[in-house]
Amino acid sequence: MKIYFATGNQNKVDEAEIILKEANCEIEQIEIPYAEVQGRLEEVSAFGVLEVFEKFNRPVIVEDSGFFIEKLNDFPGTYSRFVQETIGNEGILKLLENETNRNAYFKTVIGYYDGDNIKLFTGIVKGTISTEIKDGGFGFAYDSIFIPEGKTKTFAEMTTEEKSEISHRKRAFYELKNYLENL
Ligand SMILES: O=c1nc[nH]c2c1ncn2[C@H]1C[C@H](O)[C@@H](COP(=O)(O)OP(=O)(O)OP(=O)(O)O)O1
Ligand SMILES: [Mg+2]
Repeated sequence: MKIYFATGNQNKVDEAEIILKEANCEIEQIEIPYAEVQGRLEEVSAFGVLEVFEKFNRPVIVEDSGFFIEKLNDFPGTYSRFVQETIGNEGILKLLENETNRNAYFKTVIGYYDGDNIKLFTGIVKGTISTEIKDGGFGFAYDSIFIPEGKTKTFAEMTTEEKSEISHRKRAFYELKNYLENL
């Protein structure tokens, strides 16, 4: 089975390929841009996949993800990319300096559309924010400050395979795979 994935983020494609490898799903990245509406991840993915399908006319997925910090009322959420590009991980650690509540989670929402109905597949992984940047050379963006629950390493200290065993993206893509297998 081939899945066309409209994204500008190669890291997402790399992880999706690992996640779906044993399900003999082939991922093909397509670079069709779409507007990311101001709203929840679900809305970004639902509107985005519609826009991409209009241009591509074949079953396609988009994926919107975000990083949510409990102490900051779920900031940065859908603005995660802008916040990563502006204040970055240093800025996040500064906002949480001497803070004991370090709970956070990643959320991924995949939007799938084949011309019939839009389907959304969600994955969440909870964890905490480290007190310092811990980068083992893996991962991307917020990975070097996020420690998934039950682990001691940040996502950036785990190989992509290790991260893809438990990540938000893994959980969302598995839901997608199960749906596509029963189409
Ligand atoms: O596993 C992850 N580990 C760490 N950080 C992550 C992850 N997944 C998304 N992120 C960050 C990247 C971006 O700063 C924002 C999501 O923005 P998001 O719009 O979903 O991704 P993007 O703009 O990079 O690619 P796309 O072309 O698919 O929209 O949160
Ligand atoms: Mg984006």
